Amino acid sequence: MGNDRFAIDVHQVTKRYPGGVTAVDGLTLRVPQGSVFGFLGPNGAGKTTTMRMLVGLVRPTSGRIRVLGQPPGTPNKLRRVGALIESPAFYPHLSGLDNLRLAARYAGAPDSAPSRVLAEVGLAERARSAFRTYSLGMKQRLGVAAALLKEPSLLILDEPTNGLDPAGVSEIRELLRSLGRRGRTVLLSSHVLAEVEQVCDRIAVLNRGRLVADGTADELRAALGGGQLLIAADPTDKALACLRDHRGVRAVEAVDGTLRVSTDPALAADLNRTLVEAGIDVRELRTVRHSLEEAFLELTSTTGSSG
Ligand SMILES: Nc1ncnc2c1ncn2[C@@H]1O[C@H](COP(=O)(O)OP(=O)(O)OP(=O)(O)O)[C@@H](O)[C@H]1O
Repeated sequence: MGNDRFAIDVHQVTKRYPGGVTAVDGLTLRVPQGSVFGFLGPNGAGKTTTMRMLVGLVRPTSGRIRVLGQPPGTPNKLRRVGALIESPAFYPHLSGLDNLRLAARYAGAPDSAPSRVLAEVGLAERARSAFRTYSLGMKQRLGVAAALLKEPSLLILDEPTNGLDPAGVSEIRELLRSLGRRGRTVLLSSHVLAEVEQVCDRIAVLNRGRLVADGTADELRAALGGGQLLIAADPTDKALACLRDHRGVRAVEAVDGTLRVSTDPALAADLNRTLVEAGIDVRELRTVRHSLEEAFLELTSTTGSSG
């Protein structure tokens, strides 16, 4: 069932840690070859766990994973996967170049690799400075450089902009764009929508271990960002059923006695008329337009006391 169009193919994967936390819950995800794919979700959503499963550091409790057509951790394929998952350990007193020389030896990469990747991440000029003198953004770029040593066709980066100031963030963003332009597949996680929106071809949104949305930024915007109508009507049940049947309504749910209707806000008058004609009393009708950011926050705001 392996499909070569997908660099990553995750099917119905669940990861339950000993102790009972379900970090990933029935996740199905396909990352097309050559795409820059954003893996978006708040802290604790299960992004790191998923990435660790992709490189074989953690075993799924159930489900099936293929990375470059093989189960995770298959040695000859592992050579083609570069990952930056936990902050890599570099020696503070060694230069960036010397750190990468050590890493290259460890990874079995050629002697020419360190200079090549330093140029690729824009650190050539600081190659001989001690790691401890690097800015956070430069440290992070060195981490990406280390992941590039084996000339991977798939690059997996966990929150590469975490903790960076805006200048650092835009440096990494530029770097990711340029990596994507070279035909590699990049899977990038972040909890900041704006970041993935600007560099990624596709975005998957994860919340509490589950996939809650998946598509291009435009598709997500169309699916989520259009807007909502908030309607208070009596009787609520009847209004709910009536709205559900309306062709312009994508989804409707009752929250604390108010109906949240996902629809084009331009349909407000039409929906109002439909309800009134069905003998329903409309007490309030309000339009809420969502930015993609708001839609993302709403999608990922569901918290609960139990998993
Ligand atoms: N080794 C572990 N043992 C037990 N629970 C774990 C372990 N690693 C992660 N978890 C739990 O699994 C859930 C998902 O964590 P994970 O690190 O995968 O999320 P994340 O989306 O990467 O979040 P963050 O952005 O905070 O890293 C969390 O509730 C976390 O506490």
